[in-house]
Formats: sequence, C-alpha cells, structure tokens
Amino acid sequence: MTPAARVQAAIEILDRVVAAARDNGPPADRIVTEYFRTRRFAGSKDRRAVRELAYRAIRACGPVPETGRAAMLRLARDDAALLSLFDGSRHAPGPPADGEPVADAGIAPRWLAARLAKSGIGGAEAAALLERAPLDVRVNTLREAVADLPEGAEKTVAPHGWRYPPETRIEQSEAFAAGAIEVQDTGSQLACLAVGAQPGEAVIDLCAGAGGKTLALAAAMAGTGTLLACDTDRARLSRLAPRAARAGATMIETLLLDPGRERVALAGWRERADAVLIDAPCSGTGTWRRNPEARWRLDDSRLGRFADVQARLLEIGAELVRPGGRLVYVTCSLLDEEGPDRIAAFLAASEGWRAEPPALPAGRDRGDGIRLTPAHDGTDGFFIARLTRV
Ligand SMILES: C[S@@+](CC[C@H](N)C(=O)[O-])C[C@H]1O[C@@H](n2cnc3c(N)ncnc32)[C@H](O)[C@@H]1O
Repeated sequence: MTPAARVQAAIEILDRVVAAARDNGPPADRIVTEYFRTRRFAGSKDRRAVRELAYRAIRACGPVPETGRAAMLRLARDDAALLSLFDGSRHAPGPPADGEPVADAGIAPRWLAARLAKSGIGGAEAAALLERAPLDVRVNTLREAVADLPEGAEKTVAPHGWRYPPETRIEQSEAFAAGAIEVQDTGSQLACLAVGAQPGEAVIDLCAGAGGKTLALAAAMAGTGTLLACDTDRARLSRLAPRAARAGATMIETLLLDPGRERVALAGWRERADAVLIDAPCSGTGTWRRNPEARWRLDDSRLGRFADVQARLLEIGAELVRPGGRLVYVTCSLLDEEGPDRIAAFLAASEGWRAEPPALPAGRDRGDGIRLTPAHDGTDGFFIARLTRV
C-alpha cells in the first residue's frame, strides 16, 4: 500500500469506529481486525501502519468526530507530512476543501473532561491517559522455573512485574506459551497485591471476567486453598479455564452468576471468605491508553448505571467476608463517583467496617483508598480500597 492509501484505509476504519461508538458496536481493535480480514493484499507492515494512524487519530480527537476523515484531518493539522498525503491520487484521500469539518482536539468529550477535572485529573494527568501504554508482564510464580524471561525487560515496582516496550511480541515467547508469564498491567498487579491473599485462604474474586486477577491471586496463594472466580458473563468466565491450565493454577473454581440473583448462588459462602475482591464493572477511564475510543461511548446515564452496580456489588461482596476478613474494591476508573464516593457511601451505610488502605509501592491516597495514575505511577488508572470487617 502507498502511504496515502494507508491514510485512506485508516479513515475507513475510523468511520467504523465512530459508528460503533454511536451504536454501541464493537471496540476499535476488533474493527481493525475485521477490516483486514477482507483485505488480504495488505501486508503486516501496512496493517501496523494503518492501525497506528487510526489510533493516533482517535487519541487526537476529544469529542466524537463527525467522520473518520474529520478525525484524520485533526491529526493532519499538526503533521504537514500527513496533510500532504491528502492529494486525491489513486487510493488516496482527496484534498481538504475550504471550510471542511475538522474534529475538535481534547482529552475527552467536554462533559467528561470536566468530570475528570473535578476528580483531580486535569493537565498532564489527563494528557497521560492517552499516551501509549507499555507492555507489563507478571512472572507466574506457579510456573516460573519452566522458562526464562524473554530479554529486554525492566523491573517494575510490582513484586513479580517486568516491563517491555509496547511493540514486544511477548505472546510468541516460550515463557508465555509455558505459562511462566502473564500480560498484566502493573496497576492491575498492585490491585491483586492489595488483596494480600495467602496460601491456604478462602478467597472470592467476585467479578473475575476472564481471570486476569484470579490468576495473580492463585499465584499469591501458591496454588493452595480455595479460590472462587465468579462473573455474570458466561463467555468471559469460560476463557478462564484454559488460562488457568496454562498457568498451572489448578485450584480455581468458577461460578456463573445470574444478574440480580447473585446472593442465591453465593448463599453457601456467607461470612466464609478470608478475602473478597470486587473488580467492579466501570467506565474504564483509567484504561484509555489501551482503548482510547472508550471515551466516546460514555454518557451520564451509563455512569449512573455503573455506580448502581458498584454499590450493589459492594453489598453482596461484604456479606461474604468473615469477621476479620478483607473486602477489596477496585475500579480502573479515575472518576471519584466510581471510587472514593462509592466507598464513602458504603462505609456510611454499613456498620462494622474499617478502611485500611493497602501499603503499595506506588500510588497516592484518594478518599479511603489509593489512586494509581499513568502520569504519577506509569500504570493504568486505578482506584483501590481495602476494608476490614471488624
Ligand atoms: C473490570 S471487569 C473484570 C476484569 C477481571 N477481573 C480481570 O482482571 O480481567 C468487571 C467484570 O464484572 C462483571 N460483572 C458485571 N456485573 C456483575 C455482577 N452483578 N456480578 C458479578 N460480576 C459482574 C463483568 O461481566 C466483567 O467481567
């Protein structure tokens, strides 16, 4: 593909990303994969270049752009070489017309940028939300003897964490195939550390998804004790078993929950868990480095629904903790309404709980918990609170 044809391809992808943001369609990475499935002529260098261009344009636009072309023109405003490729030649985008719409720059749609600012995320903190994320891995202590760590890593602050440059193809390494390493952001590793899971304990991962954090808990527990992974999403939860097998985490049990009837399925666990992790569904404002188009999918009512689910999950999780046990609440959001405000409301409404923010090697206090941010900690954005049942 010529450089100009790559720009046109990125514009076509952006059109699909914009439509998907409006209609709750697939995420950008799936759109990119789909786009190339029917365009076999594009080589791997073309694909990488087109993908990179599309993501740069997504990051450059604050509000949802009108079209893919308007998004690309925003990027081209500050990039003369890119603008020169709008030349109307074969497979190239046509030259910009006078008065043609150009998307607005910014961190996020205005209302959302204002919410973040109210939560103390503005300026450099906000800009860092859109930087390219590094590639972090966690050495799986259940399997670490099986294969060497691939070269090129730097140690992170997480006890078993290492960092690679973003373009590293870690999934092709022997260590990955052998289950000796897991791809996991440092912030996510620290959220698991906050649980303080010990060998032999009974631990519940209430929102386990495909088990990213469950596997870290299993390693912290040295593969012993009881570890129950729950979720309401059958497809996600079903991805856990093969991952657990690869990681050598044989003690994990899974439990598919029926939304609204979680308490029924978990009745036998009341007041039995040493620790419950609630990695709650949230807006994901802390993970825009990886999914920058996610900021175009939020609105006020969606945020309100997240807050309701978070409050409910806190109540459900709290009932499972034994006296003296820990309840750890995590969101990958930097909005106070999904973090400190939820914990403050829970503590105000519930007796017998004490906030005990975990001692982590990164982060800053925020409300009754700890906040991690890309700018301050080099991690995805997280809020992590630990409560003890007294
Ligand atoms: C942030 S994700 C979890 C990510 C996962 N812990 C990991 O580390 O990869 C939140 C999860 O909560 C699940 N969820 C939503 N509502 C739930 C509910 N009522 N009970 C349990 N899980 C729920 C979603 O299906 C989603 O997988």
